Amino acid sequence: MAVNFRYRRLGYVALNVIDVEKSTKFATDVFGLDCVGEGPNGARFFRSGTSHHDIILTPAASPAFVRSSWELETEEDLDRAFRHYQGLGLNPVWLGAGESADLKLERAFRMIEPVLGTTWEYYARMTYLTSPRQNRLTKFQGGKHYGLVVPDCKKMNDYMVENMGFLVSDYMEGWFASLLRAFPNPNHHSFAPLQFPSPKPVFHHVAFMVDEIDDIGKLLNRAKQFDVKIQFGIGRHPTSGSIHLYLYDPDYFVWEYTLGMEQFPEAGAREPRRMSSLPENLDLWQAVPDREHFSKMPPIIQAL
Ligand SMILES: CC(C)c1ccc(C(=O)O)c(O)c1O
Ligand SMILES: [Fe+2]
Repeated sequence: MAVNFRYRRLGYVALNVIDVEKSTKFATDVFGLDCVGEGPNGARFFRSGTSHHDIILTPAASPAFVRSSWELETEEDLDRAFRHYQGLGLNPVWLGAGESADLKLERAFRMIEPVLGTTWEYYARMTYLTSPRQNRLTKFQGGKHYGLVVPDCKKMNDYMVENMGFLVSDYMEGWFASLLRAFPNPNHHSFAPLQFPSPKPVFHHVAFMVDEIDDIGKLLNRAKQFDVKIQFGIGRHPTSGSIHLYLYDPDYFVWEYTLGMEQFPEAGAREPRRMSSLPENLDLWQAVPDREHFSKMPPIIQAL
C-alpha cells in the first residue's frame, strides 16, 4: 500500500538492561551521551543533541530490544501514518496522555509490524532542549540507525519497502543484509535487517553519527581505558562509505560510531547496489567483526 507520510529520523531506541548503573556509565563515560533524567520503572533517558532523548535504558531481569520510535515531519504526517497502518489492518494504538508526557512526546502511536512482531512507535514532536549538553566527549551529528538479526531479511525488507516507507540503498547478494533509508531522510540507512546465522532474532547494533575522525579515535582510546570490548573496527563500510567503530556494552548490546555516511537526495537518487558478500569485500580496511560473542547479543521482544 502506497505510503503517504514522511520520516524525519529515527527518534529513539528503547532497550531493557540488567544493571542500569553500569549501562549508564557506558552510555555517558564511554559513548559520550548525556543522561537527562529518569522516567517510569527506573527508565533513564539519554541524549546526543537537542531532542530530549535518543535512547531509553530500563532496568529489567534480562536485556532485550523493546522498540524503536520514529519521528515524522509533521503532525499531519502522524495522522496519515496512523490511518495508513489502520488500512493495513495493523491496529495502531495512540499512547495515552500520561505515557506520551512521560516520553516527552506531543502525541504518539504504536503498532506491531507483522513480519517479526517488533514494536514501532511514531510521533512528530519531541521536547526540544536548549540547555547545552554537559558531556564534552563527542560531537554527535544527529543521525542514527539500528540493525536487527532477523530470520528472513528479504521478507522484512520487502514488507518495509512496500508498506512502511523505506527505500533500499544497498543490499548484500543473497539478501543476507539490506540497508534501508527512511524516506526522505537522506542518510544511507536508518534501519538494517540482517540475516546472520542465529538461533533467534537478536538486536545487532545501534549507531550514532559523529562529526569528525577525532571522535572515533578518542572512542577507541576510551574503550581501552574502560576495558570495553570492541565488536568491529576501526574500519570503513563499502556500503555507506562510513568509518566505523562498534563496542559491546555491559549487556552485549553493540553501539556504533559512524562517520561520513553517504547522503541521498530526495529526487534522482542512485539505484540500490547488489554488494558482494565475500569476506574480502565486507570492509574497505579489512576490519573483521568479532563473532565469538555473537550468541550473547540480546533478544528482541516480539509481540506476535
Ligand atoms: C555490519 C553491519 C551489518 C553494517 C554494514 C554496513 C553498514 C554501513 O554501510 O554503514 C553499517 O552501518 C552496518 O552496521
Ligand atoms: Fe551500522
